[in-house]
Amino acid sequence: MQKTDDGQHAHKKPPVLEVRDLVKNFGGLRALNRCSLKVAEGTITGLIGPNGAGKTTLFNAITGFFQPDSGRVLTDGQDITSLPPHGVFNRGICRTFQIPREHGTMTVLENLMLVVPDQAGERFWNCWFRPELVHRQEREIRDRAMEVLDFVNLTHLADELAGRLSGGQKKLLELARTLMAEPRLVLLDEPAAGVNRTLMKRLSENIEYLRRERGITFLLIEHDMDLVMRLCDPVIVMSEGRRLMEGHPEEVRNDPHVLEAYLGGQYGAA
Ligand SMILES: Nc1ncnc2c1ncn2[C@@H]1O[C@H](COP(=O)(O)OP(=O)(O)OP(=O)(O)O)[C@@H](O)[C@H]1O
Repeated sequence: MQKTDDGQHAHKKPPVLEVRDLVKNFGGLRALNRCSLKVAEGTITGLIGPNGAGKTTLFNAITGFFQPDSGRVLTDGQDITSLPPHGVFNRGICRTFQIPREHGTMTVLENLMLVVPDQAGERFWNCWFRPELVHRQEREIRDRAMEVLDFVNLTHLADELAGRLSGGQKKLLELARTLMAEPRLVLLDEPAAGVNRTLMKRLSENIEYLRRERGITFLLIEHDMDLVMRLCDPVIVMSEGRRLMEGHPEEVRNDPHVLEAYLGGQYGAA
């Protein structure tokens, strides 16, 4: 228990995300091996580790894409382990994928407008009986989508088919899609992969801005160590399905166990 300014005891706020003893097996392979970690509100937490350490599997277990074999996932102290992906999304936890999942035959703007849950237009009786409500909501969603596009500098591509964007632009679109949902926690899977330096700079500035100005918390998997060292604090290192260590970027960089984990996995950390 923490003491408040007036000397009263107050309960410590639970972390925005907590993973307790998660286990996930794929046949004989244990991808998550009693993995436990916490993500504090308002941080940009980095998640690094050699290939196959279980990072993406952890994201899948947190966001309801895989059910873990055991263990728990909590947000603000509440159990969300058995929620399906849309249930986790409705709790304000959004994610992007290593390989962007845009709808290639729809425009950039339409991709964003799709994200908002519970659109009145989706219920067919609203279209028949309350068309003015549907139109108003659609206008509001469109305005919001244009604002988000402006934020990620994709306004000039609003009417372009999403499938025609460059790799870096698709990553920005992924971030934009999460922002449409007004998330509390965003999980980013390798945001820098395949992104050129200029777009990468913009992406990391956007992430920093969203944390500072909107209080959004980020957990991001990344192999680009320059980016992790610049953007993330703390950094959590995963190895063989569990948390190996956690610390400030400098601590992690200089920890011999981390180097060993990477060399053991035959991949360099940089
Ligand atoms: N759907 C699946 N079916 C079978 N095995 C899987 C599946 N998903 C992941 N694995 C295995 O689980 C282990 C952890 O994989 P995961 O993708 O989570 O690692 P990672 O740390 O994200 O790696 P990378 O940095 O290469 O993306 C790997 O051995 C992988 O082959």
